[in-house]
Formats: sequence, structure tokens, C-alpha cells
Amino acid sequence: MNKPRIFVAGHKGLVGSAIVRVLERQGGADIVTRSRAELELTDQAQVREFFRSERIDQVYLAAAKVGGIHANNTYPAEFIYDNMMVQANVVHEAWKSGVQKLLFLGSSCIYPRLAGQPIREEYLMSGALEPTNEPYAMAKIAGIKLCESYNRQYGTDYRSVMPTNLYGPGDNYHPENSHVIPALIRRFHVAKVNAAPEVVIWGSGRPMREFLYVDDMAEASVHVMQLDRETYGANTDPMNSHINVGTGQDVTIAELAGLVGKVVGYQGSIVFDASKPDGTPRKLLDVAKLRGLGWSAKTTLADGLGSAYGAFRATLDER
Ligand SMILES: NC(=O)C1=CN([C@@H]2O[C@H](COP(=O)(O)OP(=O)(O)OC[C@H]3O[C@@H](n4cnc5c(N)ncnc54)[C@H](OP(=O)(O)O)[C@@H]3O)[C@@H](O)[C@H]2O)C=CC1
Ligand SMILES: C[C@H]1O[C@H](OP(=O)(O)OP(=O)(O)OC[C@H]2O[C@@H](n3cnc4c(=O)[nH]c(N)nc43)[C@H](O)[C@@H]2O)[C@@H](O)[C@@H](O)C1=O
Repeated sequence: MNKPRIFVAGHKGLVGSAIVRVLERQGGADIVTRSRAELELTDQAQVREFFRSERIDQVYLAAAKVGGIHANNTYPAEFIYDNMMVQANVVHEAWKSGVQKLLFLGSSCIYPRLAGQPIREEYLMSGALEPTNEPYAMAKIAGIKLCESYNRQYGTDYRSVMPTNLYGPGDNYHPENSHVIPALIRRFHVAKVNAAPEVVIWGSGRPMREFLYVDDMAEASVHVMQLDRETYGANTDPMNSHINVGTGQDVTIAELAGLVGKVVGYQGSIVFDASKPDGTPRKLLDVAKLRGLGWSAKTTLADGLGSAYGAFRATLDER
């Protein structure tokens, strides 16, 4: 019996690398990966050639143009173009080559800026999006509809999960373009090493965010992908098929800053730069659908931050 050949697109990234770890631990599959230099996913001809030459059975689509609030607000054209091209190429060429199962990773930013909390899957497109990441959100909404449309017209089994904010080993620590947790881990660490008197946090500190450790996200992704089609179909609406993935708990950015400072061992003070955007005031996901499908997050924020900081320090030791 041939092992299934599973393509993990974006395998070097935060989520992609965690998905590879889960699949390797499970065993029983041939995991296919390509670096961006080997396969530029915005290039339709390269993606077509890849799927034509490789016998791929399943795809985890964890490749995307990703970044925090500043990056989204600064590079809107790249966020909408790159993500629409990557998902359109991968979904279309996967279908053309006969790939039956695919998992698309969207984002919690697809929901209206002022959606009711916690946010249920059916709140999609019920109001205006958050301006700081609207292009990225539009691309992700299109990705969900792309999968649903191929399922309806061609009978594919392409599934979508909507992660909340993620963090953990393999994160992007870019000083400007990263998400809040890697940004604060780096900033508090540098402040501790330099005995700086204060650390600046962007915005008011009042927004609330839900944070899921990336290894939990990878477990949830494999869990959803491996649900049999009947179970998945019985619990999702083909026209509203995405599934939220989160912890069901959130904290203010000010509380998060305090937690990161404690984990890093920083003794100075925290100040807030109100000139920076807050973004969506809150985006806590309702995770009842996924819980009903047999999965819940395991890693607490305190434990996750400790592991993430350890992974960050390990990258410094490697230099
Ligand atoms: N991180 C988070 O907080 C959240 C992430 N998500 C979603 O999860 C998924 C994974 O995100 P995450 O792991 O954080 O992102 P990362 O940026 O860590 O990883 C993305 C990976 O995709 C690759 N990639 C990007 N564009 C291309 C391209 N055009 N061709 C080939 N490879 C490409 C990158 O390669 P390279 O580095 O060489 O460019 C990188 O290895 C994405 O769909 C994202 O939208 C959703 C919600 C929250
Ligand atoms: C996953 C999600 O991620 C993004 O949305 P976001 O959650 O707003 O992103 P963020 O993590 O960058 O910020 C969260 C909050 O934290 C505050 N904040 C404080 N200090 C820093 C700081 O130093 N860096 C950053 N990045 N934020 C900071 C910041 O002001 C904001 O209030 C989009 O990509 C969106 O499309 C998306 O999918």
C-alpha cells in the first residue's frame, strides 16, 4: 500500500514547520516540501509543473504572505496580491492534478471589526472589516470561497481553518513586520540585556487578543484534515465551511506585555505609544464547532510564552 504523499506548502514557516513535526511524529506519509526558491507559489506555471510532475494526494496550504499590524498596514498590495495568487494557483493546480484533500489556512481577521464576541463562523461578511488588514482579510475570504466553490462544482474535499493569533518556535521576529508576541519577546529580551529603563508597547494596550501556541494549531490542522468526510460534512455548511481554531480565552495587550516581561525576566517599566494603531478592538473566536469535532487547545499562554522565549534564545545561540 503506497503511503499518501502530502505536500506542506510553507513548510519552513511558523505553522508549516509545526505541521511537518506533527506529520513526522505520526509517520505513515511521504511529506513533500519545496522552498520558495524551488517553487514560487505566485507563479502559476511553476505550480502547474510541480503538481503535474509530483503525485500529490493531500495539501496543507500554510504558505502565505503573513505579518503583523504594521506590515499589513504598510504593504496592502503585496498582502492581497501574493495571497490571492498563492491560494488560486495551489487550489486550482491541486484540483487539476486530482488532489482530493486540501487544508486552507485563513485567519481570524476575516471577521467584521466589530463582530459579536466570541465570534461564530456564521458572522463572516456580516459587517465592515478592520482597515489595517482588510486586503489580507479579503484574500483569505476569497480562499475560503475558492475551496467551497471547487467542492461544490468538482466534488473536491478542500477544507478551511481560521486560526486566531499564533506564536511559538519558528516565528518571525522582524522588529517592524512581526506579530505582537515575537515582537515583544525580542524587545523585552534586548531591554533586559541592555538594562534599558523602559519598554515601549504599540497602541493603547487596551485591545484584546487570543493567542494559540503553534504546536496546538498544527495538531488542530491535522485533526481537521483527518476527519472522515462524513463527519466533516455533517458538521459544516458547504456554503460556510470554515472552522475557527483558538483557545477560547483572550487577554489585553497590556496584560500580554506584563506576561512577556515576566517570562523574559525584565525588571523595568512598560510605556505605551499611542501613535501606533490598535487594530481590531477584540477578536475572540467561538471554538464550539471544533470542540464538537473533538479538539481543544492544550497549551496555556504562560507555558507557551516560556517555550517561545526558549526557542527565541536558541536562535540567538545559533548565530
Ligand atoms: N502567524 C499568525 O499569527 C497567523 C497565521 N495565519 C495563517 O497561517 C498560515 C501560516 O502562517 P505563518 O506560518 O505564521 O507564516 P510564515 O510567514 O511563518 O510562513 C509562511 C511560509 O510560506 C512561504 N511563502 C510565502 N509566500 C510564498 C510564495 N509566494 N511562494 C512560496 N512560499 C511562500 C514563506 O517562505 P519565505 O519565508 O521564504 O517567504 C514561509 O516559509 C498563513 O496562511 C497565515 O495567513 C493565520 C492567523 C494567524
Ligand atoms: C493574526 C492577525 O495579526 C494581525 O492582526 P493583529 O492581531 O492586530 O496583529 P499584531 O499581532 O501585529 O497586533 C496585535 C496588537 O498588539 C499591539 N502591539 C503592541 N506592541 C506591538 C508590537 O511591538 N508589534 C506588533 N506587531 N503589535 C504590537 C498592536 O498594536 C495590536 O493592537 C494581522 O496580520 C491580521 O491580519 C491577523 O491575521
